[in-house]
Amino acid sequence: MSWLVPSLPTWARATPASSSTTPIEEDDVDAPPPFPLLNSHQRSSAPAPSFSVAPPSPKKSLEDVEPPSDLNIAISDSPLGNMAPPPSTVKKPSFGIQTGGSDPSAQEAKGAVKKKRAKVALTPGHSALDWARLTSSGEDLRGVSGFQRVTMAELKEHNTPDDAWSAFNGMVYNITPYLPFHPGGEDELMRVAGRDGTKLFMLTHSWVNMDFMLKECMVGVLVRG
Ligand code: HEM
Repeated sequence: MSWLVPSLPTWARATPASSSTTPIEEDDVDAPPPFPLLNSHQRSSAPAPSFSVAPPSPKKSLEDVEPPSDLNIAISDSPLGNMAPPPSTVKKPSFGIQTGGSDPSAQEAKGAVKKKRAKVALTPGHSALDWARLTSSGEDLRGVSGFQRVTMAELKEHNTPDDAWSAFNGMVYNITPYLPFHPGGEDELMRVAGRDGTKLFMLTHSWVNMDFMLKECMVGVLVRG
């Protein structure tokens, strides 16, 4: 069969053994990615491939780069290689060395930077689930006989906890029944009593589905006047 070889183009003349070990040229845009990837877990646990040119040792390159001291990276020599279980998340004693990683004082400092949560402890029977139950109970939470056209002047009169209305997105709601259920507290919610609360609501928690939560408290529509 050797008579075939000279008629083949030069790229086809390589023997199968040499073609399987020839590294893929980087400028070959159609070259498929090596699979498994040279640095994959699969490869590291499989028998070492027979490269004519030894591939770069991942361990050596890791040694070249000094890992940050607080990353808790374990470079293992175990036969499992990279398949070894991840390092334990149990806190190590800090021995007074402040790394900024798992150190509790550093965590506290981070917490101080984060925006403080302003949720309040709700009294028993005033959870979100309790509110859902109340709104689906059929109890009147509007306090009005029918759908109202509410002027700004009228809205302003409803500004006490026992009789609090607020406008959101052009609709007026009786917020009195919701006051003890509000996770942000009654005082926060009372800030919008007797006025348009859309802006403050959106600034505080635009993700809250207020229309749905207060649909049984709807009094009417806000009109000019
Ligand atoms: C009537 C309309 C409102 C409804 C239905 C409502 C509902 C809620 C809900 C469901 C939460 C819990 C949010 C969460 O866990 O992510 C919450 C939290 C809160 N709400 Fe409201 N809210 C209303 C109006 C307001 C207004 C006008 C204020 C004014 C400042 C306010 C201030 C807060 C605050 C400070 C929190 C705690 C935020 C946090 O978890 O950090 N809410 N509200």
